[in-house]
Amino acid sequence: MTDTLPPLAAASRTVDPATYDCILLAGFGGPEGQDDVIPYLRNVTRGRGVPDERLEEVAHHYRHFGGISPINQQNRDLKAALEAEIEKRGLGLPIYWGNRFWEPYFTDALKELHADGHRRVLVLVTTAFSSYSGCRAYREDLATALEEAGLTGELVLDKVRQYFDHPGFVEPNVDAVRGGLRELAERGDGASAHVMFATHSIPSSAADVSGPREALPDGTPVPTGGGEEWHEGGGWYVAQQRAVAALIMDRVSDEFPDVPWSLVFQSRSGDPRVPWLEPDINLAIEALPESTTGLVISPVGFVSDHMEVAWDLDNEALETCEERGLSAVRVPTVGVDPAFVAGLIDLVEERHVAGDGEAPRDRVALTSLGPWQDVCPTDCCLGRAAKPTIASAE
Ligand SMILES: CC1=C(CCC(=O)O)c2cc3nc(cc4[nH]c(cc5[nH]c(cc1n2)c(C)c5CCC(=O)O)c(CCC(=O)O)c4C)C(CCC(=O)O)=C3C
Ligand SMILES: [Fe+2]
Repeated sequence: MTDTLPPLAAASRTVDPATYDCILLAGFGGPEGQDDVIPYLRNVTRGRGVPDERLEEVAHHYRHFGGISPINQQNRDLKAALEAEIEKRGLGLPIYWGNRFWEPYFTDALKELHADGHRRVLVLVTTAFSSYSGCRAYREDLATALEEAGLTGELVLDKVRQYFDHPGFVEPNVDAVRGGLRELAERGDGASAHVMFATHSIPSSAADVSGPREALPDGTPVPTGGGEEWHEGGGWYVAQQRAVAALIMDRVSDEFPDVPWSLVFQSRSGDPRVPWLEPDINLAIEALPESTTGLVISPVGFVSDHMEVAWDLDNEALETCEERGLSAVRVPTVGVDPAFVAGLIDLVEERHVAGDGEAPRDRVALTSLGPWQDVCPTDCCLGRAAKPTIASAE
């Protein structure tokens, strides 16, 4: 016996369940009117040197919809659905909502829940996969908000694990892809269908350092690129999405066997000379074989049909399909699907010890990569100078 845990075990450790007194739903945030658009985009790109022409281009996407991103209303709806599920289970945990980049900001939410007398907070983040943007950035921004609210040391902030392969996330995506393939068949365009799983492109360097630097508990090595069958580079970020996509295709194969699929990327920004994950969805659509009769697009990288879906997929990608005369269906994200809502509360119940002394729920996962770590190692998704975070191993 050694007195220190090997890094492998520390990285993958399941923390002891504990009692929490409220939940914080942590969202991205979006503008809710024309006057919000530029201040919002400045918030999102703060300190990143995103060129003005890119801001203008993105502003135009929002302007087209009256300056309103659907994301805040989607998170209000998700919060209401989670409240109903908590009520149904008699869990008695109130839910607060805060965003990284728009009102209500994390700082507002932390002040509010503290003023209401809460001290132990379990955070639910609106992203399923591991990356700087999808996990660590939320943890850093919550640590900063804690400081800004003057509540450091007053509040415990723990976070539910990334849930890409939890049944609550996978099942609605299976139903959606199945629905899309059925729709193509009904149109008579299903003879030679293809499924594209779309996710946010990120810089390749960020993808390479996504997730922990150590192998998984079962020995699965860190995916660094180079040859293994189950990934093609891109770190855990790509590996998780490929694993989920393969699982979804396996699940629909009873009705739709041998449908080819690919993982594609959208919404890249930044300096064009810096490599980001490829292929871009539009180029991938153009490169589909002539024989393809129909395309299903599943925005598996997102949890709601927000602006990146409404613009980059429904506007741009579907237009690319139209240009080449390809029949296409963009299927929904998990949104407020009852299975997703229930799944998020299952994740809470993995961590939360209720007053009735009932044992915490088992940790479940549908791919060999999961169940993902409850607590991130200190260098998880770290590709730049370290900032304080919540929910990481000390
Ligand atoms: C991985 C990932 C997710 C998924 C995980 C998650 O959901 O968190 C995500 C979600 C979202 N991204 C969103 C919006 C934006 N993302 C931007 C910029 C960027 N995203 C990045 C990555 C991700 N982004 C990256 C590497 C950048 C480059 C610059 C930077 O490192 O900052 C920019 C700036 C302009 C531009 O460069 O395009 C905007 C406006 C919205 C809101 C949509 C709405 O309003 O409905 C959502 C949900
Ligand atoms: Fe983004």
